[in-house]
Amino acid sequence: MASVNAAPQHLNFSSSGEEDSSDNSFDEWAHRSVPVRSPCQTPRVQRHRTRSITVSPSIPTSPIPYAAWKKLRLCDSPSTPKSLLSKSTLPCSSSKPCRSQRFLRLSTAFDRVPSVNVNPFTPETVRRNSEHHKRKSQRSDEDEDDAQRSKETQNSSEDENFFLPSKRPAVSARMLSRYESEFLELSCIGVGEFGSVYRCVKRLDGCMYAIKRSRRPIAGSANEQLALKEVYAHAVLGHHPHVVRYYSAWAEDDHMIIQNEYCDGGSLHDAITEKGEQGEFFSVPELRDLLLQVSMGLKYIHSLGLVHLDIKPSNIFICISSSAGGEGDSEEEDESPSSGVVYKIGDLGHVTSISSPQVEEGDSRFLAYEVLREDYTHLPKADIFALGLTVLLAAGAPPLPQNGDDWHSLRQGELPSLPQELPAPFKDLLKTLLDPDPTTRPSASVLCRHDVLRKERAGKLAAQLRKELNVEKFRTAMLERELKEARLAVTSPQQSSQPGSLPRAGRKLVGRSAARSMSFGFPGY
Ligand SMILES: Nc1ncnc2c1ncn2[C@@H]1O[C@H](COP(=O)(O)OP(=O)(O)OP(=O)(O)O)[C@@H](O)[C@H]1O
Ligand SMILES: [Mg+2]
Repeated sequence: MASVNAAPQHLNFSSSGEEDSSDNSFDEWAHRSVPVRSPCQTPRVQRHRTRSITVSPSIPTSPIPYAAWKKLRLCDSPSTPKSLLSKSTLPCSSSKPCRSQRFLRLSTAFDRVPSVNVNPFTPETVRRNSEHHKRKSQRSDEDEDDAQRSKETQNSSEDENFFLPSKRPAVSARMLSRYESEFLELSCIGVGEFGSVYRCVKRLDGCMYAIKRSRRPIAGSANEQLALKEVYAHAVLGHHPHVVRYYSAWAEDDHMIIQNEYCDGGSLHDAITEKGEQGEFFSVPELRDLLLQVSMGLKYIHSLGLVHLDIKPSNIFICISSSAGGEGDSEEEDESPSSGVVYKIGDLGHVTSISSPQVEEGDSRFLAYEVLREDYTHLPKADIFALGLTVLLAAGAPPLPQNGDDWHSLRQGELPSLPQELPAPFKDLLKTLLDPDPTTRPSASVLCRHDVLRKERAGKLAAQLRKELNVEKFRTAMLERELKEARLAVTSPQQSSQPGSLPRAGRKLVGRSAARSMSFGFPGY
């Protein structure tokens, strides 16, 4: 089996790479509705609440050992703990209203929602506190104990605690969760080996996102490497219509969280299962479209010197909404997909570089034989092999073996039995994708240009050419008729003066209808 030779890497997120959106999140906190909780949701809130963090100006303490805390460096983003802590400990010196002043609005909600912290340094809170203390000191004339407390308070008027609400909430763990403050979780949409994925709406922009959260704590584990790989890969792969779009990533509560584009059609695995339950499978045009689109995504990944290494139906996501196509960046991406859906490669947790691979094998059912033998000289072709098997599953192939004789026979170029007859050229193409010799398998780039996959495009082109040819024929016929009329006019000039007859001498005879002949809105052509 292949080994993991990852160089030691550590989580080090100095910034999430996203603009500050914390202000609005604060506002929403004050008025937040209770999030819809899905059955597969992990008990994050409880976990957060068990934390008891003492505010320190320099080093926030928590049950996470300081070394781990420092390693995670969660805190530099505007909406992550460090900034929140510093906001709660630093008074506003500027005359310009600062964020913590905006936080004021929460003070009215504070009465209703006790879980929201109140910044003790805002003018509003200071005023409220001093009024509170005044009332208390008035009462103190009648109550000896109160008098004593009031005295103590006055004596410590320079102490920052003077400003704190009488029932000072802890630096709530809830406040530490960027996930909870920025997103409203709607449902759990998938659970994989590495993480659970949630459909969330971002409070700030109101858009839907898929948020993947690692299932297990990541610090120091092999999961950390996987998590980092996925984030690194997403960050490098940027925008492509056939690769799931990445927005942000951060570590929280020792779990990696990745904010990705939400694909509203679920995974290809879901689609295959759904069809299978109704005794259906992908049609040949759908299969061609699937192969072409994923090849485009792979071509892009490979062109950046990377390989996916975990291509399979559950890692290909589907977008159904019309805007899903996004911007194209090459000749192939100009066209809208024939099936009306957009396939996107996701789950970049196994991505590695072609030139210096650190191979973490993907699903064994889709593993090319040479990768099993630790021959990494043709890694992009391992993606092609997995893509071939993916398309065969969509075509109705039975579930793939994880090992054994059937596993080996698939790697000797034998196609599994299918419930539908595929056209010979398409079947032959799929065979080449599974060729035991990786060098014989077509590259993603070749697949993108392959005639078998471009057939529909060629069909569209032929239809367009036919239409243009008809228009040209019509124009030629018109010109011939006019020429004939002109000749007639020359031979019998007296007819030209009669109404409805041919043009008078001196009038432009040939080509006078050029303007008209440029317009081709003729019905039937
Ligand atoms: N962006 C997304 N849009 C829609 N659904 C998604 C998205 N990302 C993930 N999912 C769903 O969640 C499932 C698990 O996601 P993903 O494959 O990223 O997790 P994983 O833990 O890395 O999986 P694996 O078991 O393959 O390692 C997917 O199969 C899919 O159903
Ligand atoms: Mg996956």
